[in-house]
Amino acid sequence: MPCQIAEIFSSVQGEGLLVGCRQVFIRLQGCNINCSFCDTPVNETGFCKIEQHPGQKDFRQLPNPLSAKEVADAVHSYDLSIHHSISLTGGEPLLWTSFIRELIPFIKGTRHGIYLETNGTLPEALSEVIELIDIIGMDIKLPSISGLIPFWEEHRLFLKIAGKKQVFVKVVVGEDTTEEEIEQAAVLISEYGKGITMIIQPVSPAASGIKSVSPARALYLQQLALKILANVLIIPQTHKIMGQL
Ligand SMILES: C[S@@+](CC[C@H](N)C(=O)[O-])C[C@H]1O[C@@H](n2cnc3c(N)ncnc32)[C@H](O)[C@@H]1O
Ligand SMILES: Nc1nc2[nH]cc(C(=O)O)c2c(=O)[nH]1
Ligand code: SF4
Ligand SMILES: [Mg+2]
Repeated sequence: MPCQIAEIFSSVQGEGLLVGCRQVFIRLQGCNINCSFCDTPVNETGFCKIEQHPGQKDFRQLPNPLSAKEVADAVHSYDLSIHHSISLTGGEPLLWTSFIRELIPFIKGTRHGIYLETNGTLPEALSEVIELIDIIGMDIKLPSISGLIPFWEEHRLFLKIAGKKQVFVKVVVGEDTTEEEIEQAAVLISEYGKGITMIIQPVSPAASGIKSVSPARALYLQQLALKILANVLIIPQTHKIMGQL
């Protein structure tokens, strides 16, 4: 099954527990939800952008959709031996489980395998690919900042499956994130293990009307979560500071 791919590039992971690790990013197109803070516009060109030289933004283009073989060839155009892992991101990569099942066996030679970047709302889809994934960074989406309904039950089921692999949880926060929300997220995580790391990710200004979180508020939210979990880190998106993809 071919897949709509927005872009493929080699960069440094700018978020979460793998921050600083070199990765090849495969950005699958489309999402099942619509977070108000989302920084990833849909690629409407009909072409997948593939960066030819890391950091140079010298894209070549391939017409969408791409076959698993075409994506694997693009990924292997980078020296995978220096890459920590392959990041499957989006959009929501779990909308494309048949494609992922086809693609992963083609990809050889990273140090730590396949990293899945996901909104954590599609547990059944996760169960279709879990055996092919090595590390999972899942979001818990908080209504005050996503502008959406909560997904507590979906996140709970998702974490139960994700827990079979290495997993950490990212929670994007803004100035209006409530005490109750951060505590509910921390309790949900603690049900699967007090040692699972929660990353508090301050929202980066993307859409208009998004207020960034003040240092005092971020520290207070971390303090609340640390009463429930052993590992709670505040890590802002670092790739944006460097102007990297
Ligand atoms: C673009 S999403 C793609 C993967 C998946 N759909 C998800 O939401 O996890 C990748 C990560 O970027 C985060 N993100 C998106 N927009 C952001 C913003 N304006 N500030 C901080 N993080 C943001 C998401 O919360 C998610 O952790
Ligand atoms: N450098 C870099 N790090 C990232 N971490 C998560 C990203 C994403 O959009 O999924 C992302 C991204 O787009 N670029
Ligand atoms: S789930 Fe991820 S890709 Fe989808 S809208 Fe939210 S942040 Fe953007
Ligand atoms: Mg991004």
